[in-house]
Amino acid sequence: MELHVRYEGNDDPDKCSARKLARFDLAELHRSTRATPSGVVLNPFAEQALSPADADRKRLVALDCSWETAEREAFDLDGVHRALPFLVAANPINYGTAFQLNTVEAFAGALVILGHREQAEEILSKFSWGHTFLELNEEPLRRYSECADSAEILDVQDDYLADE
Ligand SMILES: C[S@@+](CC[C@H](N)C(=O)[O-])C[C@H]1O[C@@H](n2cnc3c(N)ncnc32)[C@H](O)[C@@H]1O
Repeated sequence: MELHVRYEGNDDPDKCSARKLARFDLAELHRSTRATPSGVVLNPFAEQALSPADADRKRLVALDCSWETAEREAFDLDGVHRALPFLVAANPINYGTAFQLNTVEAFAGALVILGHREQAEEILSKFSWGHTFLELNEEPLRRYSECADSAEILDVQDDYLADE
């Protein structure tokens, strides 16, 4: 699966997970919306949840920016927009926070749901805490990857939201 990032560059560059992925040639950064190819846009405001029904797509696109500027209008990117279901961040900045993943976690969660677990492990391997993301989310990720469509994903997600 190709990984593309609309890179805003308004977050701390030393802590930016997208820049690190690009340094290892694991993702491509794009400095403008026009230059960003169309794909499955990982958008927390999207109406539809990502599900294995999206597995025929070839590209994932994330928007790497500060959470302070990640409002609905910032995601004006070409493609089909999908939100990730309940998953918990493992990165040191937002550890334990549900839904607010950093870029590598969002890609990794999407890759597992779409059946590309090895690629998810490869991108997370570049981060000391990376494997913790898969450990923390092991059960929901397995259950999401067994769903047929986004309606089933939302049913599974309800089990975790009830515990919040
Ligand atoms: C706001 S940026 C923050 C990136 C951070 N600066 C870093 O170093 O990785 C994280 C991006 O991951 C994707 N993302 C995170 N949580 C998501 C969710 N719950 N649903 C869909 N996409 C999500 C979105 O593309 C979002 O813009």
